[in-house]
Amino acid sequence: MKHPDDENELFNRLEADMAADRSADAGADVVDLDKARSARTESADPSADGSPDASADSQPLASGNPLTDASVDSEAVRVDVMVPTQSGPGLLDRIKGSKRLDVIPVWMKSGAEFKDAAGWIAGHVGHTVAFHAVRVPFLYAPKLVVRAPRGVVNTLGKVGRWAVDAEGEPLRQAEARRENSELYLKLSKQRDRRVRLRMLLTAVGGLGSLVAVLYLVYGAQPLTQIIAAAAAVLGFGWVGAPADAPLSTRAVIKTEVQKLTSDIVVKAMASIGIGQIASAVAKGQDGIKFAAPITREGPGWRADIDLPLGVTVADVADRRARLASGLRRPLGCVWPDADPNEHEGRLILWVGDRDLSKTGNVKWQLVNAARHDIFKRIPFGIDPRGRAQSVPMIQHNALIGSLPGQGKTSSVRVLACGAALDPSVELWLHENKGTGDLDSLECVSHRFVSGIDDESVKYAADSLALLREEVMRRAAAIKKLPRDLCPDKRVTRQIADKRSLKLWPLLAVFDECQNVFAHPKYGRQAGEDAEFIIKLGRALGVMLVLATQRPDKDSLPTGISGNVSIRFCLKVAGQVENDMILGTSSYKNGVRATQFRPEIDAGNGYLKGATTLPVVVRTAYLDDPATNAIAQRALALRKAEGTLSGHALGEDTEQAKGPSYDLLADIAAVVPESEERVWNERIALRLAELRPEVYGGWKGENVTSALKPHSIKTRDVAGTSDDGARTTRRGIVRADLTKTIAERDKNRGAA
Ligand SMILES: Nc1ncnc2c1ncn2[C@@H]1O[C@H](COP(=O)(O)OP(=O)(O)OP(=O)(O)O)[C@@H](O)[C@H]1O
Repeated sequence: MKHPDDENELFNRLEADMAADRSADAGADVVDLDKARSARTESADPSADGSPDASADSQPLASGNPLTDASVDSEAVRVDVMVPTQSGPGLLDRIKGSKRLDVIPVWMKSGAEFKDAAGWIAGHVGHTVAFHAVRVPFLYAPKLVVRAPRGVVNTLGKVGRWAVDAEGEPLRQAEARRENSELYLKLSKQRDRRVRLRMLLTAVGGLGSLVAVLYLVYGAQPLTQIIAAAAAVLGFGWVGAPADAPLSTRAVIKTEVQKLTSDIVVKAMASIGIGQIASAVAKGQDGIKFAAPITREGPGWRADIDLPLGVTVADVADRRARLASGLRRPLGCVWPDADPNEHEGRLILWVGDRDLSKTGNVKWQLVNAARHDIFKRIPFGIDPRGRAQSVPMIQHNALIGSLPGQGKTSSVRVLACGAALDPSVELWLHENKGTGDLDSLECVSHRFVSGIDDESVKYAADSLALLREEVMRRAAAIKKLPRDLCPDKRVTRQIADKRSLKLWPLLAVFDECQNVFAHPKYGRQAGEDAEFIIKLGRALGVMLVLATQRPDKDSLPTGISGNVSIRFCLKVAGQVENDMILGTSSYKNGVRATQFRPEIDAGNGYLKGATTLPVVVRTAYLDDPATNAIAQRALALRKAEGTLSGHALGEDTEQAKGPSYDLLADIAAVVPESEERVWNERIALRLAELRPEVYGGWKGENVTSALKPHSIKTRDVAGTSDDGARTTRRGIVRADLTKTIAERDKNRGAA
């Protein structure tokens, strides 16, 4: 195993420091031309990296350098000062910058992990006990009975040999053969003494045993007889067992996994087709450096590796299948990962004992929880290293995508159940596949639909229109809140709990949302509404969860895919779908959900936005009975707190009034053509007059943010205030408004 040698490094540094001092005294070194040329030739080695040093060859020579005159043959030579003038951070800085490892292992600090480990051990012991208990009457007892007579014979034989000192016989025979009469006589005398004593003891013991047996047979209580017989069968059966046939079989067979060693890793890394590593290994070097010893982490091995200069973790992630082959492990065991606290070339290679897809169903942490707080993260699943992964939901929108049957609905269920366990959350569930995957949660939903027909799609589109109105209502409501109650102008737990404000969290799920957004009649408006909600609803407690099996431009408007903050991508077919769900350039950066295997990897996907770096997660799995149980608990919570509403109460929830108001048209109506430029605060006042139920309480800022999704820019507009003063305030140009309306109408016409 290779480790960085700190002491050597320190020594080298000191030497470099001293050399630098010397060179400073003596002035700049004169560089030997031959050496410089040979260094240049060496750097032409194709295996050499393209580091800045190498490219320095082509740099112009520094004037005033003694080399300038010597290099008349115009060959470029190195101009670097040959000794470092600065030796990098000192010892103290390096100590300060070093990473401290945990004093107490994480599993001991985390209650959940500790409970998990303890539960696993208890399960293991329980299984072993049950396994053997079942076999005692049917297998172990009969075996002991059969082996007991042989055990009696073995025992008598051993006693007999002991009594006649059989173990000394070979020695005596050897001395007799060597005709060493003196030693032979000594040994014979010793044997006679021993045999006399042992015979006596054997006779006494035999007699005692006979008396005991006679007593047990004729005089003892039946219980004593049974115990004695059982003990005798157990004892003699045990002694009578052949050496190659143990009494019991193993309850658990350990899957022996080869230990991950540095040699295995070096060989595997050399085989994945990265030139720098392969050529270094061919020269007898390692190519990679180990930043820490290879250790056990969770159910696998972890190697912290520094890749060669210029090689990134994405380069390795691209070649994951080759790496798995090089390590001789299944693909689902090999997980190259970046270290967010280190440089781009630091690779954390985690090699699991078991394929992630063979982990079985991951238990959801909240499966038995009494309730949950939506302002905390919702447990989502585990990563390949077995660490729990969760998703923040409040102030976020989530987009989930994959090929059919890869686990979208299952992951949607986990998020919906997490929200359902908070009784303050209003749930709007739309499942536009029509298979009833979310039916269990209907009893707690404010709005609910399951279906693929036009009516169901319209219902979902109506929901988006209603949500858009709700976002606008909330924006005005939150604006009116006093600053001390709402300093950040966003919904907090405290605000959500004030029911009179009607600002409780609202989670709307649209499963198979492609059926809504790609609908010829309702799709376009639904897309615009969703985009509006995603952009403005976050801070106002309105969250969308969208799941699609068709992540393309028509079924998933770019305004949506570009603005969601949490992304979960299970198996997809290609780069385009990958980047639609995970964001532009994800594929290029090595975040590739194309690597998952169809069906085998159902439930495994890349989660982005919930952690610093994208992470592979196997989602927790909730089957129907588990989802039902959670829904019933959520229902009881809502009943107790009086938060059940809408569909769950059997009430006909309002249908969207359709475009009963149209913001752009309303603004056009209140800003006359003669008014080329107008302040937003004036628009707000006029809108409030026009439709107080929608725009009541609006200020200039509400107009600004409501116009943002329509790409109408707010700018400084000069004007005269009500008291006659000339001043500049935020406003719009009417021409921008009319242009946007014209474009929109044209697009609608085209649809
Ligand atoms: N987290 C998981 N753990 C284990 N198995 C899972 C997991 N998620 C999904 N599966 C398996 O994949 C199957 C399909 O899951 P699901 O219905 O969620 O897929 P989907 O992507 O929503 O499919 P469709 O696009 O057809 O609606 C499930 O029945 C289950 O067997």
